[in-house]
Amino acid sequence: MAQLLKVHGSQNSFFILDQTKLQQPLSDEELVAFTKKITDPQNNILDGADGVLVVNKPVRAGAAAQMRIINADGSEASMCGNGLRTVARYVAERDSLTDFKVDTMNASLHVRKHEALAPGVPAFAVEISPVRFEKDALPYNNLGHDRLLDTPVPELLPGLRFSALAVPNPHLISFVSKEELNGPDLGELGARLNSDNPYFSDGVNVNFGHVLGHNALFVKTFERGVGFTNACGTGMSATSLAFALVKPNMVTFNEPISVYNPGGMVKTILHHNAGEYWIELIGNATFTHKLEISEDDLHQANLDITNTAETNEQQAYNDFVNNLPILEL
Ligand SMILES: N[C@@H](CCC[C@H](N)C(=O)O)C(=O)O
Repeated sequence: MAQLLKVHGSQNSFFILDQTKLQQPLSDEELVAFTKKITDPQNNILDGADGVLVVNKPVRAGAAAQMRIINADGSEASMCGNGLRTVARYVAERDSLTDFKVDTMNASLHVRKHEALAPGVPAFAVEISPVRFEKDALPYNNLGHDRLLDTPVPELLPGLRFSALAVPNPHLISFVSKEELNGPDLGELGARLNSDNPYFSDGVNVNFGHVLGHNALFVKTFERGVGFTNACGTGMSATSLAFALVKPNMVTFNEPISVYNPGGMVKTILHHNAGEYWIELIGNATFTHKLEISEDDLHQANLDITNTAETNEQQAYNDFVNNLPILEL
């Protein structure tokens, strides 16, 4: 029997599949078919998920594991911040580690166990890097600028200003009013830029940030390959850095920024060393269920789950969220 874990970071939810425990790892085609099926809420496996996090043996010297992230639509992303926290916890518990590196598509990233966010809410801190601003790093085209940093881009939406960052998955960011945050534009723009369009050939994660105060933000994200999500870790990290660059008087580097999101709250810390930016993302790594499935069924994307056990961690997470300040949004 193979084991799956249902997990979340700020209620951005995933299934973790540790391929090192399988007799035969899934092929890429099998991973895509399995991901599309298990994440689809219509298939009734714990309301689906935003993606599958695949744990493999490390591919670079010095790392403890490799993480791949397959989005719900079967596309593969180069990074996943909320997912990396949960994979960090999984590998930490599997291998008795507290501070180590995990390989992702473009980089080995430092992860470490962090003090709990609240009683019963385990937390991890993960490195988000490398950060790039050039249009080829996202990529985008036909927008008339080599970089977007608080730039009016009427081709995208008249009246808003945009920043674009790859961390290294691509993010488009706009700082908006409460009305704009709650209006239809985020969904419409996200859907437009993640279907055939002349600007973002690989799609893009779209984030609306709303400034709450000094080192405090609310971020809502329309995710590439997913749609609206409760939270996007790389999105909150990219939006935190854009916040500092666009509104420098509102942000202090090397100090925690509180980033609220529809699924809870994380902290980010911005760093700038030797000309490079990197971001630390700190937040919950919650395991809600353990599931069992046969290896044959995994390979055939047949969702015959033989056992599902709750971990009882979700109540502590709900208590943490219920104790957050009430935001008038
Ligand atoms: N939710 C993730 C990002 C997942 C990948 C994204 N959908 C993409 O395609 O880039 C996070 O927490 O960072």
